[in-house]
Amino acid sequence: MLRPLRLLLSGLKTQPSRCCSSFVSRMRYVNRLKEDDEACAAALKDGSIFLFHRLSPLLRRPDARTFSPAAFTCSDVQLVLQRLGSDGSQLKEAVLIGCSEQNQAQFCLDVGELDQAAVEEASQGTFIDLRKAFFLLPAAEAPLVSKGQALLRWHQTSRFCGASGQPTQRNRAGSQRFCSSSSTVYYPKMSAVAVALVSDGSRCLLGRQPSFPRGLYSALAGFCDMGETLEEALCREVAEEVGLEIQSISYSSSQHWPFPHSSFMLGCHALVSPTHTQLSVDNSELEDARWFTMDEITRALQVKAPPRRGDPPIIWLPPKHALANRLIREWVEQQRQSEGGE
Ligand SMILES: NC(=O)C1=CN([C@@H]2O[C@H](COP(=O)(O)OP(=O)(O)OC[C@H]3O[C@@H](n4cnc5c(N)ncnc54)[C@H](O)[C@@H]3O)[C@@H](O)[C@H]2O)C=CC1
Repeated sequence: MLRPLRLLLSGLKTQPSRCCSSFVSRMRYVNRLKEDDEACAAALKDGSIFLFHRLSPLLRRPDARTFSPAAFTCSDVQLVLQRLGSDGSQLKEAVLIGCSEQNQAQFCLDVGELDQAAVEEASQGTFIDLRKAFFLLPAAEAPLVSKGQALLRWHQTSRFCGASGQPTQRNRAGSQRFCSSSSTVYYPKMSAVAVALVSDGSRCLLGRQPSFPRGLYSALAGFCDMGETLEEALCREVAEEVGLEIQSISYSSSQHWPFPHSSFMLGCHALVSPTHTQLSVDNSELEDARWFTMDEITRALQVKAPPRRGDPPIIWLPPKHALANRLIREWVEQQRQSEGGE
């Protein structure tokens, strides 16, 4: 059964009583910028811009251990572009990604047509592939670059109308594209993915695909089919992949996942009967799936980095930024609480 919405909202970090008005005004401001091209163009002049080069975000290292996405003012970016021989007109290609707590509109811009090393030198940062950058960034900043990259990618791959074949035009914020020939409005798309940490009450089930790095096990996941509910997708995926029937589902949380393209991950805990735990793994989907005890999971959570070549084989789990990691930690917490309550 899904948890009631009241409980979901109480899990959010914002505290409505204290910062409701500034949160509401920021959300309404961003919404207005999506609707109003002139207001958006004005906001860009005072906003902050995160640079990408062929979809890789520019990061800086404030100190030896920290990475951060570099935020530039509009005039900073103009200077960099001019220094590299560009007339600055590509600033119009910036896409709106949000608004900071300081009420500053935030944009992303891909400068992929400029020389990468020259931009890096002029901006004192490094473009890092998102697959690496996402995990180098603090948890609060990773979603910013993943959202930016997803939007930039969508624009780069949605230049033509599927109905008329004619070029589409974007609004200033980049929140939609329009085909004047077929009058079709296109919005950025995400694929819904259901991810479940399956438990039989005392153990949890993890699987691995052949493409995973050696020793990595994760929660079971699958794309939702058209017309399916989250619950139907979870029951189908678990039946298909490991041959089990889910008895109950409780919602945990969600996440935007940029790999390989934009997915909207919906994370749940799923329970199967402790008397029906025999696995029948579909090897066309999974290389392996197995039940893990609390001790095994606790040990795997302590592994801080993937094993290097030549290291003895060990089980390790998805990194902290992944929803699967959160589900595993929640399960450990639930187990501890129920052990403590016995
Ligand atoms: N953030 C997290 O904690 C986790 C994220 N994931 C992500 O969830 C996604 C789905 O996981 P898996 O099913 O294990 O991955 P998968 O990438 O192996 O996909 C399985 C199959 O789904 C089909 N497919 C691919 N893209 C699709 C789309 N956009 N819509 C519908 N069907 C599609 C293909 O036939 C593919 O072979 C992957 O992108 C994976 O990276 C998976 C587990 C945990």
